[in-house]
Amino acid sequence: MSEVPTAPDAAVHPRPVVLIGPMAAGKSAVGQTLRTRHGYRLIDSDARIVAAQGTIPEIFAHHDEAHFRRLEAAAIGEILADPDSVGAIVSVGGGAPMTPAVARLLAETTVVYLLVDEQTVAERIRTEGDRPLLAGHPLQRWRQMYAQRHETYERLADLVVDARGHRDLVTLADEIHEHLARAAGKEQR
Ligand SMILES: Nc1ncnc2c1ncn2[C@@H]1O[C@H](COP(=O)(O)OP(=O)(O)O)[C@@H](O)[C@H]1O
Ligand SMILES: O=C(O)C1=C[C@@H](OP(=O)(O)O)[C@@H](O)[C@H](O)C1
Ligand SMILES: [Mg+2]
Repeated sequence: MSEVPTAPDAAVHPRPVVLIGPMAAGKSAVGQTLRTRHGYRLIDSDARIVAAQGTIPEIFAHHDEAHFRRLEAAAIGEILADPDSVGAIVSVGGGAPMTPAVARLLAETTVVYLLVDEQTVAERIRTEGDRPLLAGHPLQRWRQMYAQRHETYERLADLVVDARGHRDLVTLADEIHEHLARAAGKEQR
């Protein structure tokens, strides 16, 4: 049986912890590492949308971006309102914080920003993969979106984790876990 253990090591953080940052920063991958290594419950808003609506390329092929943003905002709203999300790690898509309703929700919870630069993501986004907004010229599109978004990421962040230069997933997950454990300890005092 390959059940995920009930996380003796997970910091019981009093609120959901949302991972934000640009496409290919590692939000989903770091979230998985926090789950497997430290036992956090992980909720990925894109995975939830895909389970209900089909793949992200399919959604963008049949609808416009505004439609995707409504689905995304609804999914994140549901996740953050669920009492079971307390202490969970929530990874969201790179564009989610740009929706004002989502930004308002993020201002009320704990937000971890994975900071990367284009050198770090270049190889990861050599092709658009399942990210339709990178179609055509992935690195150029990524750069444009980063320029439009990074101030919002910075404004919402409670913790900025430097994920530049290929720092490994375990190191990043451990850094986040240690921060959350410390913050949870302070809340209990
Ligand atoms: N620090 C890292 N070290 C090695 N590979 C990484 C790292 N961060 C992300 N990746 C890889 O890069 C790709 C994009 O990461 P992903 O977690 O999907 O990014 P995001 O969810 O932020 O868009 C995945 O294949 C992932 O495994
Ligand atoms: O930045 C964006 O606008 C998007 C990021 C993607 O998620 P990741 O950041 O996990 O790649 C996904 O939500 C969609 O393709 C749009
Ligand atoms: Mg992701």
